[in-house]
Amino acid sequence: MIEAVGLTKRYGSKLAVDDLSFTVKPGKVTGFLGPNGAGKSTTMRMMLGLDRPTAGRVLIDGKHYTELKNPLRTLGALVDAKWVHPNRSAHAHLKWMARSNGIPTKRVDEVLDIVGLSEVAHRRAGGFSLGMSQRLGIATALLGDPKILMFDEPVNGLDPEGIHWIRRFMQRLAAEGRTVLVSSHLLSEMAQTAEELVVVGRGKLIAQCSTEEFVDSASNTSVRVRTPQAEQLGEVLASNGLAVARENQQDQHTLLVPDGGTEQVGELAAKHGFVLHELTVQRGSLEEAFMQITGQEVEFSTGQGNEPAAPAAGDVPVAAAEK
Ligand SMILES: Nc1ncnc2c1ncn2[C@@H]1O[C@H](COP(=O)(O)OP(=O)(O)OP(=O)(O)O)[C@@H](O)[C@H]1O
Repeated sequence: MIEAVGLTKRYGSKLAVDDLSFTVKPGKVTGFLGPNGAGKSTTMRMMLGLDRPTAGRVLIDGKHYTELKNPLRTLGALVDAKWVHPNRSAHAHLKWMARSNGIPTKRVDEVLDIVGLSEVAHRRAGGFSLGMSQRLGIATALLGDPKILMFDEPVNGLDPEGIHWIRRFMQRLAAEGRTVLVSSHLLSEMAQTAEELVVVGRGKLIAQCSTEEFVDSASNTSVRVRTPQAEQLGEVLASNGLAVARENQQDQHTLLVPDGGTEQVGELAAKHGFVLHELTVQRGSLEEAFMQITGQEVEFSTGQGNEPAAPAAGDVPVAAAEK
């Protein structure tokens, strides 16, 4: 378990982390989200004892990082995948890390196997692709078989296969009962990976809840109904007190009912003998919810408002702010 209590970090006049309290529990992947400059990296650095809090504390299984006897056995972290001597092989790098942390070197082959790098174990890490480097970073985090894992932007720059692999892998680690905290800018990826969220803005906690609760609390859910008799159905729904909108001007057959349930819309349609070709719940996305909730919390706005960019099919990086 990771527990932050009143965690605060000031750099001169800049309050990077402001009285942050949250808990990351085992057994689930927890996403750590926030616009640029929200304080995620600073918080993660304090978890790893790389930065000292101005006030408050962050505890790793009840202890400060510097009090852990064998830190790698308690908390494994992927912070910078390229942090490897380029002329060292993956195997040599892991062996050196294992030795300097009192971990038996036989664990090196195990973790190389877990992350799928056994075949390239003796190649220079400097020649690794980004995906391979990420895997090596994850192997390093796993060396001490820690109960707690922390990944800072693990899927940045990876291709879809690499992203899929990391997602499945993090979920597996959580299913084994480990605590898994992961920060990412790729919100639709986070929506698929993280069951729980800790959301920060301007160093403060904005939300700690399940991903589903977060999305439901801030984005619009509506019923989408497609029928060749859209106009007549629309009249029936309206006369039953439901707000009805067309999905778009071109499509004459699809209606959106923001406050309705599928049961109510389906039963009214059946009662009046309308043929339905579709009756679905349309949920908002994590992007929509994130932009709505954190829109006011970006450090430097682009000046174009903080409304979401046009809905995209894939991942949308949170680019509403710049450092
Ligand atoms: N060493 C430092 N000295 C001064 N200010 C800093 C330092 N490190 C971070 N900051 C400032 O603290 C704030 C939080 O930065 P941090 O990097 O933790 O945010 P972040 O949420 O990780 O952002 P990003 O998503 O862009 O990486 C920012 O305003 C940043 O400019």
